[in-house]
Amino acid sequence: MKIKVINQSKHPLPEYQTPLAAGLDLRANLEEPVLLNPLERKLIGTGLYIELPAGYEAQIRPRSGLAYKYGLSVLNTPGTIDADYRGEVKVLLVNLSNEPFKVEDGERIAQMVVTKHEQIQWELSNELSETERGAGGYGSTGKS
Ligand SMILES: O=c1ccn([C@H]2C[C@H](O)[C@@H](COP(=O)(O)OP(=O)(O)OP(=O)(O)O)O2)c(=O)[nH]1
Ligand SMILES: [Mg+2]
Repeated sequence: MKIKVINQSKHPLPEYQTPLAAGLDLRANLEEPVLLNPLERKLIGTGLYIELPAGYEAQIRPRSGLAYKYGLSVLNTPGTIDADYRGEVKVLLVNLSNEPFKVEDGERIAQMVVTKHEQIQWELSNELSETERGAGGYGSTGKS
């Protein structure tokens, strides 16, 4: 897959940290550290520009360690990178803790999962097929 990098020498390309990992960790590309105060959100650049093949998307997801230890999440998770997007891949970080969090340059702040997807075409219809579930939802099947 094609990737264009700003400051290529600065950070390694996003990597799978283990052989069967689904997510490539994304690093913050910053000129100086960024402070996220409690409940503050900021778009953090990665310095990466990617060209996904047609029929693929990339999802930007939080790292569970940062979420657990620091209350740090990705506000729009899972963020969607469209295959025709040519801008910089950015991460919308949000600090859901009571403490400020400092994002350092090169820190692995989120992960990106690349997946195949379909594009559907609508077929207008007055009737939908019947199912056991029907319109049930929001806990309709109970707890246990
Ligand atoms: O976490 C994200 C989410 C999106 N994007 C980029 C890639 C994506 O293809 C584009 C548009 O994202 P989205 O469709 O989620 O945003 P929108 O608010 O619907 O904007 P647009 O009107 O540009 O589609 O922004 C990112 O870099 N990071
Ligand atoms: Mg959109």
